[in-house]
Amino acid sequence: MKVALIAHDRKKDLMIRLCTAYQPVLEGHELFATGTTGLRVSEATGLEVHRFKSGPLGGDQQIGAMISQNEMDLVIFLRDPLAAMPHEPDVTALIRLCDVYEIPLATNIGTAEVLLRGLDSGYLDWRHFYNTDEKDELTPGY
Ligand SMILES: O=C(CO)COP(=O)(O)O
Repeated sequence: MKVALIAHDRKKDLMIRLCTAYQPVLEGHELFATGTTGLRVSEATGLEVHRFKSGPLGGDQQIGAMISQNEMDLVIFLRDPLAAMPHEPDVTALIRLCDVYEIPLATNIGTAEVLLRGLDSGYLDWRHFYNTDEKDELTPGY
């Protein structure tokens, strides 16, 4: 499965703790991240992470593009609800695309743990249904 990891600045330490705790689960999957989050996670855990641009420079949009191409299966986005972001429209757009394409999305640590445990237990295996050659003809949810 392809898993996106994104954390706003005040949530990055939490993301590292999450990735450290769930490293055995994450190791079995393809990891993607916005620039700084990916750097912090890979430095702290040694996990291999494909890094996009930093969020404010378009990283959220790059991950959104993957979602729209049916190339992302799970998004963990530890967003900061108490800080204004210059790229708030990108944040909103990414969350919206998860809903458009019905991609499991965690925006806080509580949900993130549930989803990672679910991933480990095979609860997201239904995603394989969408990962077919006919994916371009599928418009999930509509
Ligand atoms: O701003 C972000 C998501 O909106 C995260 O970007 P970084 O991981 O580059 O800090």
